[in-house]
Amino acid sequence: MAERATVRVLVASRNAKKLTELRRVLESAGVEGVELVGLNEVPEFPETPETGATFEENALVKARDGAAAAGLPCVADDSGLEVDALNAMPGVLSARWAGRHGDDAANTALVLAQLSDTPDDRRGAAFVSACALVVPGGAERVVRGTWPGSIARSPRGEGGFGYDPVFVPEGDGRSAAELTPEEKDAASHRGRALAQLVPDLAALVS
Ligand SMILES: O=P(O)(O)OP(=O)(O)OP(=O)(O)OC[C@H]1O[C@@H](n2cnc3c(O)ncnc32)[C@H](O)[C@@H]1O
Ligand SMILES: [Mg+2]
Repeated sequence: MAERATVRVLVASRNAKKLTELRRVLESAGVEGVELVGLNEVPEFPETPETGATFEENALVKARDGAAAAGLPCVADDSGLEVDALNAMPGVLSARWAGRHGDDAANTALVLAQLSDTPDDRRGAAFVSACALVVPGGAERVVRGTWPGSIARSPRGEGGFGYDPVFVPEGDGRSAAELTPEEKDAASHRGRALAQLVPDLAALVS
């Protein structure tokens, strides 16, 4: 029997916990013949600063950088938290809201402090993920997933990452950090965005 062709796809993220989610969602979508490759499996390359005005712009830049450097189709996510009472901030600044990139505890504490006077009925928020797929010399696609909810008064739960302990998705009142990984993937902004890319990934194989 002839060997089935395998397409290698780079999943480009420097955030280990986000990368785990990206890989988990793509793997559980079960696209046959796609092998996911991490940034640690390709030579290092210079990365453009994430200074775009939108999640979509940043996701495309990350995926273009990865595709051009590795010569592989590349998936990248740019995501963040939009808080109604903060006029949709931190938004694209979510990773560095308190000043230091990736300091989840400080970022979360700052959002809680900024909302300390905001009553329960005005604590609405949403997570947003833009996921881009770029094929070297070929197609580019960027899709968006959102996850509506509200901001809790204090952190709860140990799962997930980033703002998950203070984000309460619409539903049963648990924080995103209190959901199982499968529950988070099924509802999350990232899960919803990546689901839209599954047909494009499947098309790479045929
Ligand atoms: O750019 P890469 O390398 O992928 O990793 P990053 O951590 O810098 O990621 P972003 O630039 O997309 O910034 C997203 C920030 O938004 C927050 N965030 C995104 N998705 C989240 C999620 O599912 N749960 C909690 N916080 C999330 C988290 O604080 C991230 O640092
Ligand atoms: Mg980033």
